[in-house]
Amino acid sequence: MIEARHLTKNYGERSAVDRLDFTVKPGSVTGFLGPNGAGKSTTMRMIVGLDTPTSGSVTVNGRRYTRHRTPLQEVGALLEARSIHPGRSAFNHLNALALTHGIPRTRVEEVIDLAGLSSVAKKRAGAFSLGMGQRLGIAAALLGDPETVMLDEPVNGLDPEGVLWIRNLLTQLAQQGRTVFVSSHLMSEMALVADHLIIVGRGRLLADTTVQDLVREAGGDTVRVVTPEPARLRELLVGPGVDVTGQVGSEELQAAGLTPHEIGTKAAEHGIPLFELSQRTVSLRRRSWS
Ligand SMILES: Nc1ncnc2c1ncn2[C@@H]1O[C@H](COP(=O)(O)OP(=O)(O)OP(=O)(O)O)[C@@H](O)[C@H]1O
Repeated sequence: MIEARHLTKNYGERSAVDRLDFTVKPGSVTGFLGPNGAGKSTTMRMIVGLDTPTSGSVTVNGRRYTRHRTPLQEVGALLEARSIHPGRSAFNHLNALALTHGIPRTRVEEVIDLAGLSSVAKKRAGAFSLGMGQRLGIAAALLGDPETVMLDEPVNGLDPEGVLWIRNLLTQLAQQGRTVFVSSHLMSEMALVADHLIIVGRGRLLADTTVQDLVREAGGDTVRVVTPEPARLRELLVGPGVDVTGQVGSEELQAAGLTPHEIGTKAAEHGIPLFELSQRTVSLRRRSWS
């Protein structure tokens, strides 16, 4: 569980994070979404104590990160994938981390396998592609078998296979009951992996919602109906919780609050012909700030 309360970070006059309040709960994937410069990385750095809030606070499992005795076992974070000694092999990098945190060597081997790095584990990390470096960063984040996993733009630089791997991994981690917090500037990516969304812009909280609710609010789940008798059908359909709109002179109606099945049945009961009856769901897939 991550809890931010009035979390604020100013750099001089500029507010990178502005009074953010949010809670990231265990058992689901929470997407942290916003355009470049919205304050996502700064927020994540404050979560793991790499930056100090100007005001407000953020805790992980009820305590500030730096107050945890075994922070690596509490929160696994991928912030800057390239922060690896280039001359060290992937195995040695992970093993050094493990040795300094009381983590057994068997766990190093486990995460190398889990991150798909077995064939390159002995190679210098400096020669890794961006995608391999990203996998190594994720292996390091998972090393302590942490309850909370936080990844900053993890799909950056990954090939399609890697992207798919990340999606499955995030879902699995959430299914295991962990808190999964993952940032992206791509709505399309978040729509595929996140259950919950925290959306920020210019350091401020814009929305704290589920993907489902966001789609609904964006006008999703309406039904398009085409009939030669739109006025009569509209009168039959409208009621509490049902909204039917259409333009004068047009045979087309947009109905919200009813299923195509309910509309079709009502039309049939009153002998109203239908030329088209289709569910329209708004997709978030095309939205991005990139
Ligand atoms: N150390 C710093 N000194 C001054 N300004 C900073 C510093 N770090 C971040 N900023 C500024 O704070 C704002 C938020 O940056 P941040 O990196 O947190 O955003 P972001 O949402 O993670 O975007 P990106 O995906 O581009 O990293 C930006 O305007 C950035 O220029």
